Amino acid sequence: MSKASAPAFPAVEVRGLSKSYGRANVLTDVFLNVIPGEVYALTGPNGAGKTTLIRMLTGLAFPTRGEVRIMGVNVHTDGPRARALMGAVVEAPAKFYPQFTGTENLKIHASLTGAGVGPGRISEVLALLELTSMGGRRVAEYSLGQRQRLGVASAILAEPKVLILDEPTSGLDPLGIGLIHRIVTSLATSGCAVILSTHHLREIATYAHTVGIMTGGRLVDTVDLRSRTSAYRFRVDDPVGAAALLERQPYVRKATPRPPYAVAQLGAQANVPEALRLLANEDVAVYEVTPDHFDLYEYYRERVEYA
Ligand SMILES: Nc1ncnc2c1ncn2[C@@H]1O[C@H](COP(=O)(O)OP(=O)(O)OP(=O)(O)O)[C@@H](O)[C@H]1O
Repeated sequence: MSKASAPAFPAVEVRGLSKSYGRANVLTDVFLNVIPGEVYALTGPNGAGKTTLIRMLTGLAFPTRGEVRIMGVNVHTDGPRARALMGAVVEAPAKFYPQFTGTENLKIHASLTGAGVGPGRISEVLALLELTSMGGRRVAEYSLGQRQRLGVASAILAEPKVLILDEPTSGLDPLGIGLIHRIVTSLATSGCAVILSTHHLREIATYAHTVGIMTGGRLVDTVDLRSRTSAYRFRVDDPVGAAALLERQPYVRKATPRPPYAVAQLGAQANVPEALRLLANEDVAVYEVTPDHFDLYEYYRERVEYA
């Protein structure tokens, strides 16, 4: 997020969430916010607590301490109202009645949730998930990936304000993964807050806005990917001096020397010529300027290894 962006009302608010099973603490003091239109990815090694956290977010499990609010509604004290605002797939693939067709299952889901689902909506979500030709077939005949996609169809059926997905792309082929990316991105663009768990870091880096890294039941880091994408490295004769100069500019969020480069997080690509003019005016020789691609996988590896 930029320095100038206005604070938005959080769609998902997690405050001091902890969970113990007997003497084992599986979640410890987790705080996080997800705003409307944001895609928040939770990641971390096996057993880090992602599914436990997601189960708490959806009200499927109760915390030992702390609270979760969806659009301001407490999930654990006002469950039905909170659940009416969210769509979720937890423990994918979602459970369906195998003897009924995909369309029938979605009708059952719509009637159970009590949310208003218009007559054309079921065909619409089946088409979105590329399941139109499967809609009339019994779910027992669906492949794992098709059931996975039907799960996402049921989660978005009632046009939720918050979408919660536990490993939505596991078991999907590359085209299925691309499809889920497009759907998540388009929902977020229309204002839905999305929180999902994943192990696919390079894939998530292309469309998540924020990544929360969990280890040992704690949220150990939150990475704002939007600020990372506007970093540029300038190969210069004086990286320390250039970084100090850049750091003082209003359009530079942060600048650090990384010899032979000065690396600067700029507000936008449009600021590159301005930065070049500044360095030229101050007699800094610039040999090249390139985007400084953030490697989420490398960052994660270091963060988890040294957590
Ligand atoms: N019902 C339970 N009783 C006791 N311990 C549990 C229970 N459910 C989960 N745990 C423990 O909580 C920890 C976190 O599990 P969780 O499934 O949330 O991890 P995860 O990050 O989703 O892992 P993965 O990446 O393997 O899906 C694990 O050590 C697990 O053994």
